[in-house]
Amino acid sequence: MMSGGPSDATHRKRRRRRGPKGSGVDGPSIPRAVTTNGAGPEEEEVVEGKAMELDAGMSAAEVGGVVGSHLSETRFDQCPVSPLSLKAIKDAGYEKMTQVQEATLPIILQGEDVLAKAKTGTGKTVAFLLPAIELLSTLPRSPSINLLVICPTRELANQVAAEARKLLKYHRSLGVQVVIGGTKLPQEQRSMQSNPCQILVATPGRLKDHLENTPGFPNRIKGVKVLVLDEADRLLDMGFRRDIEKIIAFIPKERQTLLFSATVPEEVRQISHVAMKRGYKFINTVKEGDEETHSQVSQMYMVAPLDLHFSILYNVLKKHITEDADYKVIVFCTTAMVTKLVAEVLFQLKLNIREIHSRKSQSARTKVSDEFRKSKGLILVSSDVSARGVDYPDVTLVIQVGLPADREQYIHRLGRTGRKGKDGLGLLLLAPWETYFLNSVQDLSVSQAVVPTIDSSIQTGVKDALGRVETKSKESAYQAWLGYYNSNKAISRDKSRLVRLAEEFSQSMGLAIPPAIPKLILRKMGLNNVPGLRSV
Ligand SMILES: Nc1ncnc2c1ncn2[C@@H]1O[C@H](COP(=O)(O)OP(=O)(O)OP(=O)(O)O)[C@@H](O)[C@H]1O
Repeated sequence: MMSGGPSDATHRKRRRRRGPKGSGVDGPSIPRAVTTNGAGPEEEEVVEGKAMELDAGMSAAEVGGVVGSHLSETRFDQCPVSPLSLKAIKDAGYEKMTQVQEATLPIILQGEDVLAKAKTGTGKTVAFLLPAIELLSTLPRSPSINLLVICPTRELANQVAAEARKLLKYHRSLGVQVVIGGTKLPQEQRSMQSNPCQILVATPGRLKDHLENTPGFPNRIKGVKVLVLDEADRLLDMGFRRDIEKIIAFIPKERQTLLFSATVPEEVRQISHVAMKRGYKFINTVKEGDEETHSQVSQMYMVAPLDLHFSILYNVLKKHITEDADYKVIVFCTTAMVTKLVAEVLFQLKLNIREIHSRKSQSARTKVSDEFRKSKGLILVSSDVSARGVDYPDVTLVIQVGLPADREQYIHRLGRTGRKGKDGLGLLLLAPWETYFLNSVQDLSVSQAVVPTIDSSIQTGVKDALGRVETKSKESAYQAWLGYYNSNKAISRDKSRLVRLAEEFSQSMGLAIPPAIPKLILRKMGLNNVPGLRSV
């Protein structure tokens, strides 16, 4: 077991394990479950035992275990958990606790604020729900909300609520409700009034709506005893931070706060006081020197000019489908409209695809998400709405096309495969000018794969498919692509280069000239009067 005082975690030299970059795994095939870091399991440090909880605040508690195993040796029935919860846990098929559950349960039950970091797919949801439910079950019945869970996406909120319902199976006096954007506010208001639940799972925007527009809601939320920020780093980054601060202002200070994520960058530790008491515990179940990604997931990257990306994507998918009849793939794209375009191209290529992103109606998103959860033999083309938290079992391959927003997003997207200790594959497809991103993941075992030879039938197939996709979709994708890369500091610094790259993207869709963009949008992007861009 490793231990250390406050400075230990930061000062101890990290044992970086680099992949054999440029090893050039041959052909388009992505080898399955290969340990790409060159370190055999015998080189891993096997750390026995339970979590060691250290100092408050900036300290780290680290636990380890058998490599690749997300489960601990502790059974739920060995813990101080109520018989009602135990019965539900048994029905759910859980017997042993995962590492993060074992590490955090006693500390949360003691009433501490906890910031917890644990790899993707290792049961963080149960880790915060179970002790919170234990606490709630001791409270007198009231119409107050006692547990508030905030999630960055609607899919994740629905999933957290589903897990809560499993655990509440025998707690007849406790209920859960979800409030998310994209659904009818009055409907949510009515159901809250007719059946006030003690547990509320919400996305930030909709929660703010209720605080401002639902009579009695601010009072109900004053009953919050436990606040959970799921995917804490995402919720505390600049995109959500102001909403979260506003929401927290409505919640009593005397509460317990739990922040969970697979990634906790240093900045998040520094600003976690936004939500947590001084003296909170930081529980890190990713042991020192270990990677934040799973060793049983093979990570590859491929570098090729943009005009080959559709063909490479098609080629890799076809090969994967041939090799694995139970294939289940997620293709992540940079923006909603680029996602739509890629989905349309792959659909034209007769692949079995579904599409999910923020421009789809919530009912369509829920339908696709439910279908993908249950299915095999399916490819989900997705924007970052599926990047975090969503638990689709048995995903065989995750492909990321173009730059991920940052290192954290790369890790979370990859984490849709290799869940619960299973094998998985990841491929990052970059253009040559995007390879600077690899610096930010150099401590992860990401190996270079050789670009496959694209035969003429693939090329022709892709060209024909692109020809059948509506021009409107291409125009929207071009505009979205430009917006996405323009918001990337490293790329937007040189505007004429940005315009050139956008033109390459436009050509890769088979367009002879880049589409014109409404003046207002160009102005919003700060790109008006940039030579090479056409406006309408
Ligand atoms: N003790 C357990 N034993 C077996 N399965 C479990 C256990 N706890 C949770 N699970 C299951 O493990 C899966 C992954 O859990 P969960 O989605 O909470 O992971 P996560 O760590 O939050 O992942 P992410 O970082 O991607 O959000 C779920 O299907 C969940 O039902």
